[in-house]
Amino acid sequence: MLDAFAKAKQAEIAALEALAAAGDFPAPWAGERPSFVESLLRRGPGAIIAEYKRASPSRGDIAPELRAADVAMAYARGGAAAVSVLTQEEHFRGRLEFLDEAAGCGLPLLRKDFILHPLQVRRTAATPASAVLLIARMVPVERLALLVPLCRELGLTAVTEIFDEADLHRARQAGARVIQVNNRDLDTLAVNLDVSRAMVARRIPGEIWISASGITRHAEVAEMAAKGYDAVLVGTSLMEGGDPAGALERLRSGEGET
Ligand SMILES: O=P(O)(O)OC[C@@H](O)[C@@H](O)c1c[nH]c2ccccc12
Repeated sequence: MLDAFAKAKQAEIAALEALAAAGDFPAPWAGERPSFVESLLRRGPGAIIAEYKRASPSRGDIAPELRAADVAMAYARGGAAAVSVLTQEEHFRGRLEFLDEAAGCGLPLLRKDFILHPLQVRRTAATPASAVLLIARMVPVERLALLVPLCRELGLTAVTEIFDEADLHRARQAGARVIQVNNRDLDTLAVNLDVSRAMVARRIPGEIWISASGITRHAEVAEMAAKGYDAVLVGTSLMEGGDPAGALERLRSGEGET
């Protein structure tokens, strides 16, 4: 799967290179970016990063008809700490423009895509996103060590995704401070919350830790908070019923869960 994701990015990177060569690269976004980390910390453990995800490789269509602006507003009203926006087109039916559409909600936005090249980080800086996902196992550590500081330089929070100890080691070598543990193995797409349960023992002070994928119930949010995660990231279970506001409320309170 990871190879397929990386391949799907080659045309995009080539197009960004052409823009840069022609001097037509989009300028950095001039508006204010709300702080991603501060927003998580303000909500305390149990903070929820709610994801706008219309489709996925493991599920196919989830909610292709829901609009980014509406969902982001529903998440903001429902008490999310931040909104994650899938921008990858081929496998997730995402679009970069969804970041612009979601920005009106006022929460910090996380761009979820497969970032391999510095120009993709620069392109992200031309959107209202506050943070951008980097996946430790998708890029060589030397490249990761270039992307993490570049994010910082451009005013973006790098959220570095790991799956195991080796990924964590590489993330730290690259200077990552915000660590997202993915419960879904991106090669097999299998989900297991034990990944988060085991990895959090490796957390060190000063880092921000997020548990992502496969979270569907209030008890799981509470468990991850108690185990030491600053936030959880939830997509499918908020989107799939077509009522993201109600789903977020149930996830936060536990009331009405079946
Ligand atoms: O829909 P879920 O199971 O709640 O998972 C959300 C999120 O963790 C997932 O979308 C994700 C985590 N890391 C990624 C990397 C790329 C694309 C997607 C992801």
